[in-house]
Amino acid sequence: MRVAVCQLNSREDRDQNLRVARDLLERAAGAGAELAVLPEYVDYLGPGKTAPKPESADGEFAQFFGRAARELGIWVHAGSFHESGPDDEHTYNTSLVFSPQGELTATYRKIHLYDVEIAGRVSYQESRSVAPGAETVVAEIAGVPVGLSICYDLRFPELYRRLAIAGARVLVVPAAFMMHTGRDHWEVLLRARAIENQCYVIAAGQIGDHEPSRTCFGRSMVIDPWGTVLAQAPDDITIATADLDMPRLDRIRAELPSLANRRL
Ligand SMILES: NC(=O)CCC(=O)C(=O)O
Repeated sequence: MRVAVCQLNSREDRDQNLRVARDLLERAAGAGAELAVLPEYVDYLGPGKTAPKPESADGEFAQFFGRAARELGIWVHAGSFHESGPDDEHTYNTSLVFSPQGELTATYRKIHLYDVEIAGRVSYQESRSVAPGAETVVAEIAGVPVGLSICYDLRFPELYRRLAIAGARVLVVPAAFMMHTGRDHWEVLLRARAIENQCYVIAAGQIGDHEPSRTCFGRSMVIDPWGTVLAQAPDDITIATADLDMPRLDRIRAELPSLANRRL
């Protein structure tokens, strides 16, 4: 199964963000990818005060990516978008997955919200405007069980262990990881999740400056269950592809059965 990570620099112009996403999906399909994964907040990454009105999970955003999946004949994981939330003050940060027929086959709402204060570096309170999701999701993509997560979720290994126990063989991480934390933590955390859960990891990130206080790390990557980085995007708006080898995953799980040997 060939997969592509699509690395974007979403900003305030929603239509332009979607145009670039569509262009990258076309490149992914042209490169033979069966599944293309976009980053967190494909629709908008700009100041809160100019954010577009959130929409429902069957609104324009969903229709746009359902149509792209159908026209290109590939599975599309549409990163995440601002979904209407439980009240007027809060949205959900939501991922949608579309089949090559354009059907919405899975929905996941980010569980762990990015509330951090790193003096002089990062000040972010996601829970002020976003409500947390409550459900873990393993989606069937091209016959493969795929565990869904979003960005800051990456720091919570218990989520991924739960996904692996539920049968996930691939873990997907659309992200807008900060430059300040990304340069030290992004690859280490992704490789750890791959190794400890003996899963492929597909991680698509936002890259570059989005607003005065936010620069994203990029370095979208695909990692195998041994922890080897199979593909990494350069610091640009682009794609990277890799082939997932499921018999190799079975061999790793059989030879080093740490998932089967767990006692807790
Ligand atoms: N959008 C996010 O969840 C950011 C997470 C991040 O940068 C981190 O260090 O964790």
